[in-house]
Amino acid sequence: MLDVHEINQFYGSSHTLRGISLSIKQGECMALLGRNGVGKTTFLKCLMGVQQIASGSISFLGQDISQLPPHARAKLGIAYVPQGREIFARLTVEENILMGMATKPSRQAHDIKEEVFDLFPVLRTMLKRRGGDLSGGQQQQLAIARALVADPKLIIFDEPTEGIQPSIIKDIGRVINLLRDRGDIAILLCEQYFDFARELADRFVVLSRGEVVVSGDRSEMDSEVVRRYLSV
Ligand SMILES: Nc1ncnc2c1ncn2[C@@H]1O[C@H](COP(=O)(O)OP(=O)(O)OP(=O)(O)O)[C@@H](O)[C@H]1O
Repeated sequence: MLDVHEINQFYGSSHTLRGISLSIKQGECMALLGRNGVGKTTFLKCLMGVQQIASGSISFLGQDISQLPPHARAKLGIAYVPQGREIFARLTVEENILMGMATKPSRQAHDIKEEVFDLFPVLRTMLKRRGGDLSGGQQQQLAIARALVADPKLIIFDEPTEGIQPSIIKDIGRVINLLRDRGDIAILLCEQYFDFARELADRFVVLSRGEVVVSGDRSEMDSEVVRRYLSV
């Protein structure tokens, strides 16, 4: 579904991503692991088209999307749950969710599907509250709901557990598991919290200084080696 081939990215003269390749299939959850500053968010921004790549290619559903702007990639079915959630603080929960449907034809853009509230019942009770008044964990759930209403084929999570209390981390893990079990969606889970990622991922890639240093199936995941790359 997603094929990334040898991408390089620079911030000015700083070579941030170095020849990264990976592929994700439908129905699969891939974990992208690495400590602070190794380039995970930059990589995700390149997938979304928010950052340009200097070389290499990104294909989605067989189409080269390397030069497409972010809104065109969203329309093709890539959804992004950003680090720090980026909720619209002054909009209501309902309005925030509707933002996720901006790429849909206008006649479909007013019905939030029930599945979202089945996954996150707390959002149903908070529809008229402002996004900025929600707790961090509730905002994270809202950010995931906003991504899901776009009916994505690939959903990208950027550190969804960061700063979230354990009970909500459990809820988020449950939802990611449910999505994976649905089988019609691909998931890229960017994380520093190894135990969370290990529970969910079918395959993993570890980045260090902008390069892939370890990758493989869950069964090949050598916890000690991966942890070494994650510890500071
Ligand atoms: N807009 C920018 N301009 C210049 N350098 C940047 C920019 N954004 C990130 N960087 C640098 O690029 C490197 C990779 O940052 P990135 O945010 O992708 O890392 P990360 O692995 O996602 O870390 P974190 O978990 O802290 O978000 C870091 O050295 C960072 O300082």
